Amino acid sequence: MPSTVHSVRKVFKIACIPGDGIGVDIAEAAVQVLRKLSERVGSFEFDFTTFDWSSRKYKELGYYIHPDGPETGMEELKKFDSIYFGAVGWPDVPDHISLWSLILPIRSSLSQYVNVRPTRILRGTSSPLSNCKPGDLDWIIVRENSEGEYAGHGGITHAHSSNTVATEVSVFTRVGIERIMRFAFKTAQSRPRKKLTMVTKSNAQRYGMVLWDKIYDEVKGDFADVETDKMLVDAMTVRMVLRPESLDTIVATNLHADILSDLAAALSGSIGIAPSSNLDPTRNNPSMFEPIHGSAPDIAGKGIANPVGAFWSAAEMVRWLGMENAADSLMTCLENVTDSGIKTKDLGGSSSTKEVTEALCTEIERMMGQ
Ligand SMILES: NC(=O)c1ccc[n+]([C@@H]2O[C@H](COP(=O)([O-])OP(=O)(O)OC[C@H]3O[C@@H](n4cnc5c(N)ncnc54)[C@H](O)[C@@H]3O)[C@@H](O)[C@H]2O)c1
Ligand SMILES: O=C(O)C[C@@H](O)C(=O)O
Ligand SMILES: [K+]
Ligand SMILES: [Mn+2]
Repeated sequence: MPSTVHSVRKVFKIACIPGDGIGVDIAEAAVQVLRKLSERVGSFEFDFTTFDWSSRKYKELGYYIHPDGPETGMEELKKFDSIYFGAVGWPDVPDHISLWSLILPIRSSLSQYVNVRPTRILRGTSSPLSNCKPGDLDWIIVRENSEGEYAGHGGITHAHSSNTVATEVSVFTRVGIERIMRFAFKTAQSRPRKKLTMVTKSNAQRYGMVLWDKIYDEVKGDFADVETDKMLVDAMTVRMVLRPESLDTIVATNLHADILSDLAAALSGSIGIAPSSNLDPTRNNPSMFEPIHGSAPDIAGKGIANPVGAFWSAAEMVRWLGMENAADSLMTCLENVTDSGIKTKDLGGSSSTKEVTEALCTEIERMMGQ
């Protein structure tokens, strides 16, 4: 009798946190695409658990992440292979409350100390820079994701007097700087151009940023094959606009990279295309994948949010989980869709979120037919 071979499909447990506004639309779209991808590839599947941690729930319950019970929400997240995140923030909750109650605690509690933010001009899209050709803008911004300006140190006193004092203290540590520098150098080394630009502001900020520069200089010695240069952050914005082709991998602090990555996305066509990976490179904790944009209250509920950054983030999650080929195929299908002109308004098209999502699912079926 011939023996029956049962192929074992690897199951990945994914926590999905859609959040607020267009985060909900694009997370739903990403789940649909990830399901289609796994169905066509056949060797893995995703087991999604959705967490309704949102500003609406906060207004109702007083918290974003479930704070008590036998297991807190944060402990629950640790059981997953990955986290897929939409966006957080809604006008009826102060932005610092929503950020510091949901996304920032996840990044820090799960040691996601790296935030990788690639951007490039996808096929069928164009840069607002008139003489920037597709190959001219292909960057990876490595954002420090655990300390710096986001350390959370500070306070306010005399709040109800005319002498109010507030501090917002940046914290830079040797450990924190060295690990992000090493990650950035390795990223640069893995790319064809082997080129790293380090962004700083050590002319005006004379302690934290000087330590940042010093550790960069030390780490550089271990990566002799990587070409390097150093930019003050203000001049960096000029270089990104006027000489995009001169850049490849970029490392910057939490706040600098937050700002530069929105600019990078806009220069490559739209804030709606750019992905981000919040990584714990030790793999002791799940990493988290989300587009760089926010909840976009101005277009929420209209069905026109660009889901491309969400799909690219999904591809990066698939890559992090070890399925490189599936991630590459997803990106090829995504660019086939943008190339065919099926794009949302922000990219100059007229398609809805749903139409782009359906087109990508159809393209996955066509390209990856079994
Ligand atoms: N990681 C996150 O969850 C995250 C990131 C950024 C902002 N936020 C929060 O989101 C809220 C809104 O912030 P904001 O307005 O500064 O930034 P935003 O990224 O939400 O929106 C900025 C502009 O870009 C447009 N835009 C953003 N994403 C788009 C998409 N996918 N398709 C088409 N257009 C898109 C918006 O319509 C808006 O005009 C705030 O509460 C903020 O704190 C959260
Ligand atoms: O400041 C942040 O990190 C929140 C948001 O702007 C982001 O880029 O994720
Ligand atoms: K987001
Ligand atoms: Mn941002």
